Amino acid sequence: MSTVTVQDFAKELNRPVDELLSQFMEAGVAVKSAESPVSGDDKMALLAYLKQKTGGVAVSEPRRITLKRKETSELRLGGGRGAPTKTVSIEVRKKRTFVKPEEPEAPPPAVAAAVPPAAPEPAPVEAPQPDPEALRAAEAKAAAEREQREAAERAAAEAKAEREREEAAAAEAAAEAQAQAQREREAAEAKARAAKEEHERLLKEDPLYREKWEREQARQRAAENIRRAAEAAKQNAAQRAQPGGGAAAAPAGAPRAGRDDRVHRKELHLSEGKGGRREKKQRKPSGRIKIDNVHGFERPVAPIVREVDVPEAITVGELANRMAVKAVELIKVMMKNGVMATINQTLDQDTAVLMVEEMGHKARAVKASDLEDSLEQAVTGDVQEDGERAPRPPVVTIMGHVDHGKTSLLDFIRKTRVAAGEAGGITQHIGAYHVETPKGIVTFLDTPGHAAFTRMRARGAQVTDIAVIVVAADDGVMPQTREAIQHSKAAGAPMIVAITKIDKPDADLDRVKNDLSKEGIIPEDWGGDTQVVGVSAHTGAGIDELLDAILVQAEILELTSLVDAPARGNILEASVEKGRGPVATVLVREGVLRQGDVILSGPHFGRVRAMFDENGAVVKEAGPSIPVQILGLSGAPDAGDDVVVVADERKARELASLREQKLREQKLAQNQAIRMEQVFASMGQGEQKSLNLMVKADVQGSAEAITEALRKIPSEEVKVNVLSTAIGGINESDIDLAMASKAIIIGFNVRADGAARKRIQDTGVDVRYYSIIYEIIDDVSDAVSGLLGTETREQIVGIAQVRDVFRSSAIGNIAGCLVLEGSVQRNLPIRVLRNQTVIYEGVLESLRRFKDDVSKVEAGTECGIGVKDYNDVKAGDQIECFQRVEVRRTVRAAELA
Ligand SMILES: Nc1nc2c(ncn2[C@@H]2O[C@H](COP(=O)(O)OP(=O)(O)OP(=O)(O)O)[C@@H](O)[C@H]2O)c(=O)[nH]1
Repeated sequence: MSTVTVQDFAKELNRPVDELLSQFMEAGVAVKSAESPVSGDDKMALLAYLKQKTGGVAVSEPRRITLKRKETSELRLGGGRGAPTKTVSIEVRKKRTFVKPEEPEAPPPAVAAAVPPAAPEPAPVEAPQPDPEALRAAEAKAAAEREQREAAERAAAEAKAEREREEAAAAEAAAEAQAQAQREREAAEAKARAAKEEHERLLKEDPLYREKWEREQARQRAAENIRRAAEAAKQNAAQRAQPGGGAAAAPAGAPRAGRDDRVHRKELHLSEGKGGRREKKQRKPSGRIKIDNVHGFERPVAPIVREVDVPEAITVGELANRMAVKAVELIKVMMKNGVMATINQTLDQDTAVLMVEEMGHKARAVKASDLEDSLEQAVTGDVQEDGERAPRPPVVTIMGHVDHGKTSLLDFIRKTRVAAGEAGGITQHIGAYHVETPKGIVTFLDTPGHAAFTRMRARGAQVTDIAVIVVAADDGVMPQTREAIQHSKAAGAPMIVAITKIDKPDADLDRVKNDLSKEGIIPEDWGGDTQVVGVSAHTGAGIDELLDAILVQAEILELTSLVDAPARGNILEASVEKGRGPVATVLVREGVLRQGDVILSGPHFGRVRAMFDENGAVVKEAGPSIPVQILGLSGAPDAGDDVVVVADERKARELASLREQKLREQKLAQNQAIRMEQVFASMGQGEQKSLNLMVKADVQGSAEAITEALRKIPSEEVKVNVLSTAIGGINESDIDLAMASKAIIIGFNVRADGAARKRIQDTGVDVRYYSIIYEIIDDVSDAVSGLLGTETREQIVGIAQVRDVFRSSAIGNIAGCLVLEGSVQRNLPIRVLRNQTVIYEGVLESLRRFKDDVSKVEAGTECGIGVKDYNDVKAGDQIECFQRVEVRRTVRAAELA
């Protein structure tokens, strides 16, 4: 602290030094000269003296310091349970006044100024008199200061009051907001409570809701498990990625190489550095689900005994699967028991049961039909037998000997030309048509007459109400007429006989009637109970009488069906078409089949996506006795299979897969049997040779008919094995299979695709194409009986691809084609193929290059082709040009394909 002298102090007070010196002296302070130091006590002593002298004038107030501060803050209210968040801004103004305490040692200049100036130094002995003028000035000054102070105090008080008001208002707003948030929270809680109660009620009362909820829970659990597993896997992978095998191996404090790697590497599913962030996150305790890296599996303490369902045939792999053991374990146990088998080998039920028991589980021998029956009961069990019934049209099957005029008869009735479109003029598979005659609706099943179709005909008879047996007036009762009679008798279907071709000069009705009576069919006019009508498809004679006879018979039968019941019916035929998928022809028996119905047929099920009538027109529903083509099944069922509309899609799917499994097992057992037979054949009866065949056909019905006929071929020297029967074009894997099993492929109305054709060339597999079934049977019969000589065979000369079709009203449609292979020749017959399937056979009407008629077009060249009497060629079709050649007969026929 610097020393204050008298001189300094006088300067400060703006007083003469001498005067101040004398006043000090009067006050009893010992100061000698102007340079003498003045302490705080000295100053106080002087002040006290002066006060005393002037009658006590107040010293000035201590100094005040007022600090003002304004703070703005935000208060968030509400939120939670869906309530909106509110933000209230709060401004707090603070004002503080500091009062400086009296400072004894250094009175401020104001104080000094307030001190009345000392009188001019009097005589040293006399006490100095205060200066009245200075006193007045000091008083005035003091008064002014008082006023000023009071004004400041008032202002401060007002500011304080204002601040308090503001604070009160803010507090009020905050309280209101809080109350509002509380109200909203309560409302949300009440709502949540109500929802919870409703949920619990539904869980108890509504099984559907419960099932859905449980499914959702299970789904969430599964998703969570997957997420955890993925997380754990990622962590493990990250740990493995570190050199030294894991985090523990890294030196403490050193940067971890693995982690660095993870940060810098480019991963598809993690952005750079994300791994680092994730680590941090995991270290931070959070309210989220914690992932403890410990799996919940507990080692079983006792062996688990399972109940294993053992079907009639089961593969080793499947059996192991059902016992939840590895196949090798089962194979080991089997070897110990002296059974040698591979994983794909089929075990019979007894062996399988033994093995299950050997492995400590319980075996339950089940017939596949048991489970199927119970499911079937659940899916289709509630078949209504009683309910409102309404009359339905009769389903009529026309049967008879080949070429006795079945198709021509139907043709006449339908007034269309079906026979003209058929290869070889023979009906190839069940066609179904409903015909609206003036006398009522009749549904005809046009079954083929050839013996090879016996099985299909039998199926036709099963769904048939009335059988019309066709006998040609000029030919009489023939072998297949007798078969037809037997089938309709077996099916219990009443018969009507139509004697066709009565317009022919050599027609002899009496001879036919005589033949019929020998078969136990006595015509009405001969005193029997069978209606016999003479008809001509050429003149139309007797057709009306035939329809009358059918409708009279239908009336007698009182054919009815349930009106309001889930639809049921039968598959008439089914195939898989490119672009359309499985296509099935269904004859509805009961109820109404509608688009969108879920149906089950054999091992297939699905929703009816689209329905078409026999003319290809879209229909939305089909009633009893009406045939329709449907799309939407999961596969092509077998002809004759039941079709039912089901309500429970899940159970239907289950039943379908069960049936499929059963079929697979049957096939498995069958394949093994064939192989076994072959082994026996080659070992035991060294002399017997076998002819292996694979059949591929356009529709299921034909495929089955061919197989059936082939299996019946009698032979002493060579055994005919049909290794497989399938529908659809011939593909590469068919060729491979034929190659492996040394088989000949029979293609009926189907062709090999491009890749398969190349494979045929490479392997030399014998592929034979047919479009008439009896030719197959004749060929194979001749081959197995070792008949040599020559035979007429077809040879494909060229294939052209249709690129575009040009419509012309004058000359019909012209197909713009590119010749792909060989050549197309004007004078040779052709076939039109769609999706490797023959859709038309005929001859060329025209063959042109630009505007010129040509006789031959070679591969790689474009041409215009007009097909005679056929206008339905489409872009993408193939036109196959072929010729018939005489070849020498051999067991393995010459390569022609
Ligand atoms: N004159 C005469 N010929 C007939 C009559 N009905 C059929 N035909 C002829 O008999 C032949 C065979 O007729 P289809 O109708 O194809 O015989 P289908 O019984 O259907 O023959 P598949 O389909 O092979 O079983 C054809 O040439 C017909 O023109 C008829 O009433 N009168």
